Amino acid sequence: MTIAIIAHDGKKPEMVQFLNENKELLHSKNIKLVSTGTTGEKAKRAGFDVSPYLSGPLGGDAQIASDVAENKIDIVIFFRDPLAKHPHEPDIFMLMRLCDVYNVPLATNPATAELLLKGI
Ligand SMILES: O=C(CO)COP(=O)(O)O
Repeated sequence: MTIAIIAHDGKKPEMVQFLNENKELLHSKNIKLVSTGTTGEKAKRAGFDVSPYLSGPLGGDAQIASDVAENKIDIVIFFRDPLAKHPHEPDIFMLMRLCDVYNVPLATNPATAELLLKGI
């Protein structure tokens, strides 16, 4: 199972906390993590094995969206910062749209992500 993890800057601490709280599960069950660039670096520093794509504003969201369209991702965990502006907003919407097009579970906050992981 492949899980994409993405967090905007204001949500990166929450992402690291979420990963740590679910460490046991995320290190087991054949789970592969992919991420946008900076999120991936933070996750790596926290001890997770992650394959990072480009940073979000430089095309990382678009790369993950492409993987979603190609059926390479099973779950997207995307902690968006609703209080910040993002220059790559079209890419963010594209990623969320493609999750809906391809019926890929998408969690945009820790509470939903927690429920999703419980369903694995
Ligand atoms: O911008 C992002 C998602 O839209 C996240 O990108 P980074 O993980 O590279 O910061």
